[in-house]
Amino acid sequence: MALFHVARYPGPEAAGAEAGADGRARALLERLQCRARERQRQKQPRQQEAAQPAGPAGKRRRRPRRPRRREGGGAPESKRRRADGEDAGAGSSEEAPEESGVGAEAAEQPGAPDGRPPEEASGPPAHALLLGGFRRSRAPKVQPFLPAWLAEPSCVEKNVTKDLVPIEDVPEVHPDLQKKLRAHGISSYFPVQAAVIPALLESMANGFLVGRGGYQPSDLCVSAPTGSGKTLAFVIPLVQALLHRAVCQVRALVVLPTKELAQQVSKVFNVYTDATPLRVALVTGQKTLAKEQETLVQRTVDGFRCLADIVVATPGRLVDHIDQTPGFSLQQLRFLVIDEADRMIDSMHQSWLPRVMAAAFPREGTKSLFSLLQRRQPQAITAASTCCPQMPLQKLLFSATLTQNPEKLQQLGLHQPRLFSTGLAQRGSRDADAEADGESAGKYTFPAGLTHHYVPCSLRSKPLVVLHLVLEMNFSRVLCFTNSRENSHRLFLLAQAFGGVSVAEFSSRYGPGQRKMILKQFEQGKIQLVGRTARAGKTGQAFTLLLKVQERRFLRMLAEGGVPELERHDTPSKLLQPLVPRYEAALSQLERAVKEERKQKAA
Ligand SMILES: Nc1ncnc2c1ncn2[C@@H]1O[C@H](COP(=O)(O)OP(=O)(O)OP(=O)(O)O)[C@@H](O)[C@H]1O
Repeated sequence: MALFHVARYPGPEAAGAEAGADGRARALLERLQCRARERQRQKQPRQQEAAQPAGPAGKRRRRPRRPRRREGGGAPESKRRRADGEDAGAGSSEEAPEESGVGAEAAEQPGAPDGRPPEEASGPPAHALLLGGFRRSRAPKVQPFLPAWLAEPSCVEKNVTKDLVPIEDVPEVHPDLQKKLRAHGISSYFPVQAAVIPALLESMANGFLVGRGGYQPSDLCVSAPTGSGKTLAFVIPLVQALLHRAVCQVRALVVLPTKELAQQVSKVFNVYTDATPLRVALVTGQKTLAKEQETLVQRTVDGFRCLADIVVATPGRLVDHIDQTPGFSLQQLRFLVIDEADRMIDSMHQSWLPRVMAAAFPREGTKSLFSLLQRRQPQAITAASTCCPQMPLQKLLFSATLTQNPEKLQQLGLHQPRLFSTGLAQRGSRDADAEADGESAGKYTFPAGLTHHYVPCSLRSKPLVVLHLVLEMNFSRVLCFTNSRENSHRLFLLAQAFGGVSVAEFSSRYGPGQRKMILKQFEQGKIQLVGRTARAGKTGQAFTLLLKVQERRFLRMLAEGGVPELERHDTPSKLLQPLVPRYEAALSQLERAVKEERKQKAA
């Protein structure tokens, strides 16, 4: 009894009828011609080749044959036929689809590609689906398309010593604030301030409650190097916008990734809100939640009273207050500043932004005291929607390395954003192609006063090179970044054991109070090895220590980021040699210190 019925391609010899073979050959030819025409249409560059008369079949067969996988009966059948000692026709039939793939040659040659009539060129039957005959071709590269606001930013001079604008040349700034700026030694605006402050003030021209012309103002993004004065670029207009507010409500929220940065920004706000009714609260977790709550809200007989106009926060603690501080409301929020925006975008998984946005917009159906200006969820602009003005929520992004990745930026839900950038001007979508993953290629800019070198070294000699740079090059203030808390601790112990350099450790091993003190001592010059360099037009040097295996990748990364070539700084062994005995002794001391610490931890 037959268990299986195998449907096998019988081959031309088994087809029996001559007429059948004829029909199949014609159908095959038609299909070949059709495919050739299609390819000719699709591949423009190959048209020329296709237009040339087909060369002698022998010549074409000299082309190296690529192994080809076929499905269905094609390849296995032809192989089997060859094994059966069938004539050369079998071989040519195998080639037929491949040749047809070349283009119009096959179409022009009314027979098999080797010159024989089609009926001799045995191939799969007409009803068989022909697969293969494809040429491997490079898929055209997808050109990312940058939205116009990203591709064509308002360009700002990155060198803070150039294009300074005297304070009196920006008359929009309130005279009291101008006075305060002068009192703090600021006589001119840095370029980023001269561009951003008037733009922001313009967006509040009708008072801060309503956008210009009743419309929601554009969100603003600023990409400028570290130390270029971005903080004052938002502090001045925000303080000015809130100067004449009647009721204390949280109207400005500044979110930063670390406690130290938040503290620095709140200090600047304190300077410019001094002698005004405005209050600034810092919520970063440096104090207990209860202590922070006391700076945000006060319980009254009929509810809560807001105590802060401006809140400077780290995202985690901010969400804690949204969840746990009764009476803490963001429903009158007018400005949301996202400083160090790139780092903040990277922390988006913490969902702090959706929480802020949810807190800023009242839930459907709720009426507040300020229902006249109650904000509604953004919707399509219609004549009716513009009739009753509502308080806009404007997002302001500041970063030294603003991402160019539209997907990342999309998470921020920006409204008709406008970009101010010190990066390359007028980048088109082509430039974006150079970006490995759509990041900030060509946009990252170092401060003009910064000289950046790279120092090739081995893993073992790395700490020695650091010490050599500090000691031999007479650097008075050095900040050394390591990749972990543990490494910074060991480098600290090693430098201490080595001697000759006043060193401090600055990491999360220490509490906020201790870190503040370390920074103060560093500012005062009491600590040599811990600040950011080349800020506010000052000069500075940066050294990146690279292992051999990191060198190529690092340099390529910089090139992709549009950073000009770095200078290589070699440390010849004859310079390091005299330090080696001291270094070996310090290493032994480090080993002992680490063992001792481990023992203490285990006890
Ligand atoms: N117009 C100005 N004239 C003189 N000094 C200024 C001016 N604007 C800012 N500064 C000073 O420049 C320094 C750097 O400014 P700021 O901290 O605002 O830079 P930044 O761009 O925010 O840097 P980062 O991205 O590192 O936070 C500060 O010490 C600040 O006081």
